[in-house]
Amino acid sequence: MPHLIEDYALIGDTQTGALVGPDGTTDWLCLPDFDSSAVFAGLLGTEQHGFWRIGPAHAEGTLPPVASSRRYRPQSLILETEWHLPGHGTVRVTDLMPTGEGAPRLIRLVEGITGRVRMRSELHATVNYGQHTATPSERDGRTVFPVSTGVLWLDTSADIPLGAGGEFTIGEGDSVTFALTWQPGTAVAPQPPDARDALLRTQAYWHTWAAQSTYRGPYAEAVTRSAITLKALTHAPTGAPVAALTSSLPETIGGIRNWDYRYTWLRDAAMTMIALLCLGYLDEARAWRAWLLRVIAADLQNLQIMYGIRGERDLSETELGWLPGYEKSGPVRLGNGAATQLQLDVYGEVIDALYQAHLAGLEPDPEATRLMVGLVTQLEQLWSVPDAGIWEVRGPARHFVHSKVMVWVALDRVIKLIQSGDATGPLERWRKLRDTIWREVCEKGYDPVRNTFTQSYGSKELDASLLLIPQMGFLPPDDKRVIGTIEAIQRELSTPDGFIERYPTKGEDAGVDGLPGDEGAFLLCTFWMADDLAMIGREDEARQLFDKLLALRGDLGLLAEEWDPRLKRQVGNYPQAFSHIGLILVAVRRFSTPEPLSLPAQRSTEADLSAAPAPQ
Ligand SMILES: OC[C@H]1O[C@H](O[C@H]2O[C@H](CO)[C@@H](O)[C@H](O)[C@H]2O)[C@H](O)[C@@H](O)[C@@H]1O
Repeated sequence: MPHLIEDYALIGDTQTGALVGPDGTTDWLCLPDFDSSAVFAGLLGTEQHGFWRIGPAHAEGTLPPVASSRRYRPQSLILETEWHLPGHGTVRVTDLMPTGEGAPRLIRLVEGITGRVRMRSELHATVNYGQHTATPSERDGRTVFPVSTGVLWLDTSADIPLGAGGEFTIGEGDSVTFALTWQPGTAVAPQPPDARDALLRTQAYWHTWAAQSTYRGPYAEAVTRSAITLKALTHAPTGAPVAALTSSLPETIGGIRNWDYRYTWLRDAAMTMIALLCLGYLDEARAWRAWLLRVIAADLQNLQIMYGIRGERDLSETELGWLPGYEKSGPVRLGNGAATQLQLDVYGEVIDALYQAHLAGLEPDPEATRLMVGLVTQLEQLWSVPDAGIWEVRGPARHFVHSKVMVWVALDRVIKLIQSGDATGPLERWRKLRDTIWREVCEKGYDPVRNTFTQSYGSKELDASLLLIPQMGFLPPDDKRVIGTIEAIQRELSTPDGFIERYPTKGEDAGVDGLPGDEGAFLLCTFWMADDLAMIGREDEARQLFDKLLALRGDLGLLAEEWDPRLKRQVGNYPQAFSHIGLILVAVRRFSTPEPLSLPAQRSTEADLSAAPAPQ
């Protein structure tokens, strides 16, 4: 039976990842890549849809025992789950996925710490996200499961029969290993792994990676966990980050807001890179830039807002009717209909991330500069068109204020590059356009009566994306309109427990997003609020809010997309890059010692600001 979302641990190899529950059950694993079919899809249904449990044996009809303690080995993605069983003993299961081995592999190492404990391994692999059971068979003395996208090879040193599972006893000082390896077929049998060696290599990999972080400050442990999570969600073979590990974890339990996040949004990827750059990571930004140049530069006229990790363009949405959904929250969706939307903000996000990479010292690439100039050239025609906005609304297109602000960002960063001699382009024309957009936003996107920017031109609604106005340097934090907007959002979009919703939803009537039902507080938006509060001098409140956000994390420090203030639990896809990006950026910008290496670019000169209409 699936657990609370925040109770799942992530393990991964930067190609795919698994979710492991506190009873030692792996309920989610797509192989060989993040976006491949799930061989364990119990997360979105029941045991019949696939799982692999290793834990203390339990009587038929009872629930498997939940661990007494869990932790990641420090600075790693290696999970240790321990059960202390009075009268029997203590046993530990260490879970990991070695990186860079080509064939994805899940290794589970069982060790007796004290006493003698009866253990059980039970593996139910499935074909096509739990649609059919994969029947095990024997090959060269090993167990294989054909799962249509490939073959799983199960190796173990435990004294159990070949097949899907069995029981064994583990005494103090004993250890047995299990390894599940994916291969494209049975033609070449994988080498049975040396689990101890894999453990040491995997630990060295994560230690070396985590040690490169430049963050110094009071939140080092949380920042490291978030950074490792972002790295784990970045597909090493292609350089493409996915938005989250899962598909269809619901934004409301029982609701229909269930989406597939195993793709590369230009927006989420760009923000991931900015967060990693702030911690000093350049290699990931370089690989992402290469992905971007392969995937979007070749066909700029037909830019999509998201792609598959290998640059796939067709992400048509379908529903998996045989999966009931997490806690019966259907439908379970594959693909994502948002792929064909116009979302103007992605231009700003991509250009800003490339610009931040440039400031952080990533070696110049003339193709990347051409890409930025090409994107801005497109915006000259597109910027005044209504769009679907950052939240990918499925209702009518609008002139979203955040979208226009991000168009301004796109122009602003390229103008700065031209000014510094790092790019060439029609400087005066683009300066004029940047100022035109700036004035239009301040006139049409601002409500002088309420002293707040609004969700879209002429609308009375608010939107948490407006919190980015000072962060992007569109207006300074001490501007009266900025302070008014932050206060209005805090007043009108806060949940009773003080977290921030992204915009008002309308219950069973479709609101701006065109969808029925409500959703939880959006964690990224709440991090933005903490950032803004600090920017306007309310540092104590900012820290309190940041601490409250950290307290929402499960015992392993991971965050989903949203928080349900009524049920007091995390909801939405998990772990979600957005939320971990928010955590890192606030920690680096507001709570790091000494000064962070790179902050978002502010407006270039006082002269720029003097062009702004005076606040009302
Ligand atoms: O809730 C509506 C939309 O939700 C998804 O979009 C959200 O996730 C994206 C990936 O993290 C993010 O870029 C976007 O800003 C979020 O609103 C979903 O993919 C959409 O199809 C859906 O309309």
